Amino acid sequence: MSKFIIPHDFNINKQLRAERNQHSAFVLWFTGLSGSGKSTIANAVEQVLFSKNLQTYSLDGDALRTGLNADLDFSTAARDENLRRVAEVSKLFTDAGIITLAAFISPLKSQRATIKQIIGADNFYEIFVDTPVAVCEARDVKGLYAKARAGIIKDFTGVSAPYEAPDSPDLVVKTAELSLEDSVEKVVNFVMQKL
Ligand SMILES: Nc1ncnc2c1ncn2[C@@H]1O[C@H](COP(=O)(O)OS(=O)(=O)O)[C@@H](OP(=O)(O)O)[C@H]1O
Ligand SMILES: Nc1ncnc2c1ncn2[C@@H]1O[C@H](COP(=O)(O)OP(=O)(O)O)[C@@H](O)[C@H]1O
Repeated sequence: MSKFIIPHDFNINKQLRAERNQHSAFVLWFTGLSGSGKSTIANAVEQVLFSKNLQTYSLDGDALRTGLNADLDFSTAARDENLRRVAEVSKLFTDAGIITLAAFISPLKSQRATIKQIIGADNFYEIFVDTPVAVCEARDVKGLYAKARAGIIKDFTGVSAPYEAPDSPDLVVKTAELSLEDSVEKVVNFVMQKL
């Protein structure tokens, strides 16, 4: 970053937005394998929060990769950049007073440490959607595991690229053991304690 960039101090800040919204804002960061349930849970949790008149927005891997991050593939360097950008966007959303639900595989511990550092530890909750690869593969929602096994997709997380489970996530959701309703309830209960 150039040392000649000096940010302007804006008077309408996160605190004022929180007072107007009557709730704080933070990022719920869902990490887990493809097909683990990140998007499904985030979507359902957002619906519940929205119905409670909370300010929310969802950011999702597939959606951002067709727009802002359309130039990035699935190499480690490109995933690093994908996640760095999403973390910066998430930070802007929380500054805007919005509870932000981010659903990204975010496979490496180093990536998630960077995300937490960008967003700020006080505004970041890591939710591990802990679903075994065998279960994700049996679901194969988008047919991607079959393509990865066939070698059609390279560097596929859980098959031919690594996934490092979080050491101390703020919340764990085991979707192979919990129904969708119970998974959503677990996250919503967590969020309601943080408002
Ligand atoms: N090689 C490879 N590995 C993993 N995933 C792949 C790959 N190629 C395409 N896809 C599709 O891209 C979605 C994951 O994008 P993310 O931005 O969440 O990935 S990452 O956090 O940068 O690792 C992921 O979406 P989800 O299934 O919702 O996780 C896949 O649909
Ligand atoms: N407890 C659960 N929580 C979330 N999804 C579940 C659960 N049980 C089964 N599923 C199914 O698993 C799939 C998860 O897909 P998706 O949400 O697209 O995963 P991801 O966003 O992690 O790639 C969906 O078909 C969903 O219906």
